Amino acid sequence: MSVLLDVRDLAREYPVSTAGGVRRILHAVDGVSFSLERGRTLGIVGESGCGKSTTAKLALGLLPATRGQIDFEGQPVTALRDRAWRALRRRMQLVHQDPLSALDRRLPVGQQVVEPLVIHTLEDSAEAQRQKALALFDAVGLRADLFERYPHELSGGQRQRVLLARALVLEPALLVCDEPISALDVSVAAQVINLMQDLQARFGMAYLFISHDLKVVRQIADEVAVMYLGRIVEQGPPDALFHAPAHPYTEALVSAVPTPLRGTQGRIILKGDPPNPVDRPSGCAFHPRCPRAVARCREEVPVLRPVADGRLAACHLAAAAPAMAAA
Ligand SMILES: Nc1ncnc2c1ncn2[C@@H]1O[C@H](COP(=O)(O)OP(=O)(O)OP(=O)(O)O)[C@@H](O)[C@H]1O
Repeated sequence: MSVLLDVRDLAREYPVSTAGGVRRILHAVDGVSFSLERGRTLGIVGESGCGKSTTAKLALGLLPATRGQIDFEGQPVTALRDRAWRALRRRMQLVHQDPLSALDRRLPVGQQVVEPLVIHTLEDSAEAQRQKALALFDAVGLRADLFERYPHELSGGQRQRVLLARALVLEPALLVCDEPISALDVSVAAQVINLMQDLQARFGMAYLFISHDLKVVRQIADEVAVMYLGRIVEQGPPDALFHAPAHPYTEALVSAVPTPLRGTQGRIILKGDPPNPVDRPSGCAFHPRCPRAVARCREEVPVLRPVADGRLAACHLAAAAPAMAAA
């Protein structure tokens, strides 16, 4: 397996003014590292505001980073709009959460799938471009007669399929999917997830799949990163993370997913809302809401380190991986 996307110590800050007019720094993303192999899926989960979308935009070079390094197919990703960036961007595509706003209301949807081929001057003739777009329509399960329709004439699920076709027409190696099903109702969302899994098996692209829904991420991801206040607090295979969360924040997220056996019982209700990233709590940023916090958690920032079952966790209380414990 080769690494497709390699992200090291990524950070994005925003200068903000507080109510009193004081200039402060908001750490939207603060030291995030991960790598994604070809054809695999990394899920990023966490509450609203934890930095998921910012991470996605940084990874695509849509936003300049304050710090850190991103390599895609061995090339550094920068936010410079130069020729190299355009070539890279062809291979990494974004799928939006809101298909209606991502699509142009005045253009037939088929034309919008052809458009990237025109922009990137791919395929020789207009007919070849049209045939390629039609083939993608078929691949995402859209009837050819929808090609000439306008976005508002399609259902939400069909529009999301159009977005997938538009992203795939350029044969990307990576699809960054930012809450791709959050605007869909449950049964349509399940169909889109199944479709995404089929498309990955067929075309072999990797997914960076961003969602606040741990259940969906568990279904689609090979690896899950849990973010809290701009940092990854736990990362590992979804089953291990679900069955024995190493970080109390992951434990709370997992407990909120209803299961057939216990329904919604046993849910851990966290105290308060996530803190403001302008006022990051001392030590472990999760400590004010953590049911297990001890004095050390208020003072010392926990580093992301190996724990059991091939996972990484940033918690002082998580037991070290056996090999580490023996060392
Ligand atoms: N342009 C900006 N200026 C100032 N702060 C910003 C800006 N963009 C994002 N932020 C802040 O950065 C933090 C991370 O935002 P981000 O959108 O990445 O989170 P998220 O996890 O994707 O949330 P959501 O699920 O609600 O989209 C938030 O506190 C947000 O308010």
